[in-house]
Amino acid sequence: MMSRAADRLKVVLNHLDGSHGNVRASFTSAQSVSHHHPQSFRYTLDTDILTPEQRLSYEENGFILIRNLVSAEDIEKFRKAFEQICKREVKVPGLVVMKDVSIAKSEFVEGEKAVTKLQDFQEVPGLFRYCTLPQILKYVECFTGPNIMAMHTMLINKPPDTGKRTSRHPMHQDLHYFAFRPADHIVCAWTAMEKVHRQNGCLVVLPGSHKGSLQEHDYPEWEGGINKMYHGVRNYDPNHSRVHLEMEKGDTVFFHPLLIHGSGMNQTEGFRKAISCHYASADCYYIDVKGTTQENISDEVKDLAFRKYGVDSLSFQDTWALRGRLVRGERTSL
Ligand SMILES: CCCCCCCCCCCCCCCCC(=O)SCCNC(=O)CCNC(=O)[C@H](O)C(C)(C)COP(=O)(O)OP(=O)(O)OC[C@H]1O[C@@H](n2cnc3c(N)ncnc32)[C@H](O)[C@@H]1OP(=O)(O)O
Ligand SMILES: Nc1ncnc2c1ncn2[C@@H]1O[C@H](COP(=O)(O)OP(=O)(O)OP(=O)(O)O)[C@@H](O)[C@H]1O
Ligand SMILES: O=C(O)CCC(=O)C(=O)O
Ligand SMILES: [Fe+2]
Ligand SMILES: [Mg+2]
Repeated sequence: MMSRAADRLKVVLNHLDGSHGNVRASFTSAQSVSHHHPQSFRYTLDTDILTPEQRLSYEENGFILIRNLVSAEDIEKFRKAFEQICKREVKVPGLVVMKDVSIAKSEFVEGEKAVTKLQDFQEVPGLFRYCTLPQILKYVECFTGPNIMAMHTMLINKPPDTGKRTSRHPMHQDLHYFAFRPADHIVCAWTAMEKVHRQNGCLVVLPGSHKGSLQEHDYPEWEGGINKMYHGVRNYDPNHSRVHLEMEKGDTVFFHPLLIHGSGMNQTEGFRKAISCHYASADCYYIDVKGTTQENISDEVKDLAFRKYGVDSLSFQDTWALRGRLVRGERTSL
């Protein structure tokens, strides 16, 4: 059952914008998730969308890159919506606005240059439209099946590094942040909003790492500081072979939540932008992370929810159930 605190938060959110009617808790068991894909493929479903090569590539590497999937016109609209939010022309319930730690701690910067990341833009129509684009969902369905929830949304505006190297994102597995399973029915779509390359801090991935298990994550011991909640895999070996995903505007990478990835520092003068959404099958189920390696992030998220909404004892699962939005099919479980 969802806690009373969560019910209170639901009331608060309803009051704020009147659109949070379909929050529900569900803790269904693993059996409710169907596994009707052929035995030989573990990570992809049998659809006519992926070519056999793409399918094998995702199975082997844990990601596929689709070129030119989102139009320049759409990206321009997302950019405008982002600017409006940074200028505070619109107030958004639930939105998390993050600044780079070394920028927040030094100069007084305003507007777009102060914002490193927006999270939870599910109530911003001009941004959330990204998560509903049919050409994105077409691919997402190959991993999640027909009932699709948008669980986590981000617009990343990686700032020029201040010299403290805090613009880096440590190597991590996104599953560390998630209170739902199974992992194989979760996928991230990440779209470059401009050319991204090694110089401005493109994504860096460890191909095949999605075949491993969820690792222990913690703050890396970086001299110049580390952003709040930027946990990295513990004992990361910086000599491990990696792939830099250089992408053009509109190119989109779909990747598994166990794929180890991060991004390097931005050594240019520009703010490197990308927009992303984590999707899960609505048939997934919530898990209790107590006593697991995820307890550290769970505590941080609950603490943030408390400071943001003043609601105590909201569970980690509740924070996900409240933010998730159905984008296709039926909201069966999550
Ligand atoms: C319904 C529930 C909602 C819950 C929301 C949950 C959000 C995210 C979780 C899930 C992520 C899943 C997906 C995987 C993706 C991987 C990630 O990206 S992890 C997430 C990245 N991190 C965050 O988004 C952190 C969330 N942001 C914050 O908590 C706040 O922005 C803040 C860091 C607390 C700062 O906010 P605010 O208090 O408004 O800022 P200031 O007033 O400017 O500064 C106050 C204080 O905090 C220091 N500070 C500012 N920015 C940072 C920073 N980036 N890192 C560390 N510290 C920071 C600042 O210097 C001030 O400190 P001082 O000592 O008081 O001077
Ligand atoms: N100790 C560490 N723990 C976790 N992740 C790390 C660690 N050191 C580096 N990384 C991550 O590894 C990835 C690559 O880092 P790096 O800063 O070297 O960027 P790069 O793209 O390789 O740039 P360069 O061209 O300078 O080598 C980034 O995601 C970075 O945050
Ligand atoms: O640097 C980026 O754009 C992506 C960072 C990332 O992997 C994340 O936020 O989970
Ligand atoms: Fe990530
Ligand atoms: Mg390097």
